[in-house]
Amino acid sequence: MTKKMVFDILNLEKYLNENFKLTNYVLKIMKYRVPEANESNLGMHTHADAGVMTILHQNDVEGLEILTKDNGWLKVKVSPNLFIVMAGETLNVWLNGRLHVPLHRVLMRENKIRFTLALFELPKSGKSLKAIEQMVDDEHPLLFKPFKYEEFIKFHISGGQGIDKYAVKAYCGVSS
Ligand SMILES: O=C(O)CCC(=O)C(=O)O
Ligand SMILES: [Fe+2]
Repeated sequence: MTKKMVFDILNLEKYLNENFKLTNYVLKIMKYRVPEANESNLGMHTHADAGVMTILHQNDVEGLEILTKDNGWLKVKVSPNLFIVMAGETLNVWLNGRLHVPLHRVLMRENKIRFTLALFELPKSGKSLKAIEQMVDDEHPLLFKPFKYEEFIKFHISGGQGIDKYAVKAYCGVSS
C-alpha cells in the first residue's frame, strides 16, 4: 500500500505490477533477551534495511531508535496500534535515490525481553534490480549499478561493506 502511494506520487503507476513480481514477503518474530550486566545494551547495531520495505510492530517494550536528519536519535514509542513502515535501500535503487532511507538501531534500555514482529518485502533471487528508467535523467544521474540481491547478500555476509551503514550503497553505489 505504501509502495503504491510512493509509486503514484512519482507517476510510476505503470511500473507497479511488474515491480510486484520482483519481491517476496518474509514475516519474522524477533526476540531480544535482556543484556547481562557486563554486556552492551545494543540490541541491533545501526543499519538501513537492505530490502524494499519493512513494517515493524512491537509489544510493550521500547528500544527502536531512528536517526533523524539532524543526527539525533528518535526513540519510537510503543503502542498496540502502531505499525512503523520503513523504506529500504532496494526501493531507493529503483527510485534512484528519491527517498530518505532511515538508519535505525535497537537499544535495550528496559530490563525486559523484547519482541518485534517484522514483515520484510525482499527482492527475489535471480532478478536484476536497477533504477526505473523514468527516475534517471540529466538532473538525476544514475546512483546505483544494477545488482542481484543474492550476490549483494554474499558481499554483505563477507563484511564487504566495511563500516558503511548503507550496505547496498556500498555494494553498487556509483561513486561521484
Ligand atoms: O526490533 C526492532 O525494533 C527493529 C528490527 C530491525 O530493524 C530489523 O530487523 O531490521
Ligand atoms: Fe532494520
